[in-house]
Amino acid sequence: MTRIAVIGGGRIGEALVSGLLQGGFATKDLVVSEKSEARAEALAQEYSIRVTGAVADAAEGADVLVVAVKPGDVDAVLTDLANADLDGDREQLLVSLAAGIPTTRYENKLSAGFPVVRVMPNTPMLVGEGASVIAAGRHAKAGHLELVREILSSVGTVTVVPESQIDAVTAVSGSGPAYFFLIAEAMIDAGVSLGLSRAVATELVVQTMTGSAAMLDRSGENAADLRVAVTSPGGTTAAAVRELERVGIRHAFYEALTAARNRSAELGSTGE
Ligand SMILES: NC(=O)C1=CN([C@@H]2O[C@H](COP(=O)(O)OP(=O)(O)OC[C@H]3O[C@@H](n4cnc5c(N)ncnc54)[C@H](OP(=O)(O)O)[C@@H]3O)[C@@H](O)[C@H]2O)C=CC1
Ligand SMILES: O=C(O)[C@@H]1CCC=N1
Repeated sequence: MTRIAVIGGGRIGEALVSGLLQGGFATKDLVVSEKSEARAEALAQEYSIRVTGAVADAAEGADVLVVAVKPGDVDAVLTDLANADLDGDREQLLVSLAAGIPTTRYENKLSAGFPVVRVMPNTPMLVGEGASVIAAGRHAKAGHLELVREILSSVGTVTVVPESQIDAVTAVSGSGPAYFFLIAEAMIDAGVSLGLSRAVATELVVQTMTGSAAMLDRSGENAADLRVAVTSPGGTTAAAVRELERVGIRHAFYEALTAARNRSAELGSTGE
């Protein structure tokens, strides 16, 4: 069985751990390295896995090292890994979840030829509905990509792209859940302002989002056609869409995703 060390047990590290365990991954094959003591204790208790404060301790004996710390903390993790007395006979693979950080940053610090795969996950993997996108670094072979695909497919879909597209992917699916949560929040508040209870507004918004996503996924129709089918001539939807277009909803998304893509590229060059 593949042994995985997750370095950084924050929001995305925990989402991965939780998703993997729900997908049938064995607790004995997972170890987390987490800096914050309180967080480490909480993770160990919640998931019955080994959690250590030391990166080298987690990395020892692992087949896959998953880096799930903030971009600004990646260099410190790399220094710990480079100084660790890792088992040279065992081939290890580094998988980076950090936004913006290119595979070359890792390759330049690790031993020659160390395979690196860059991943942009998203938090719905917590419930097995993640969208993970993977890109191979210079030394990652087809078998390495396949291993990462196999691991991540237990927590959602997996798509392979060239690394040059990962910043754009980050803007779409990495940050994407936040856009949907923001829309949900706004719709719930609007429903409440129209007199619905918060409980009813929430239930309706959640089911409307779930149902719409299922239709988009399964109906074979594109988003524009599905929207047109809801929009009766002179009706309620047309009145609402006119308002959304008036305030520039499409433009807002173009600008928002461009800002996210640019920020990802910036994180890659400055780390902060
Ligand atoms: N959240 C998301 O939706 C997504 C995040 N990502 C990427 O995942 C990475 C993590 O993000 P997120 O989970 O949100 O961040 P968090 O801050 O929630 O988690 C990072 C965790 O790593 C810990 N940490 C920092 N340095 C070390 C170290 N040297 N050894 C062990 N643990 C360490 C932090 O502790 P402390 O707080 O004490 O520093 C923190 O608990 C980022 O690079 C981000 O770009 C990618 C896709 C989606
Ligand atoms: O906001 C961020 O920087 C991270 C990367 C994608 C989602 N969260």
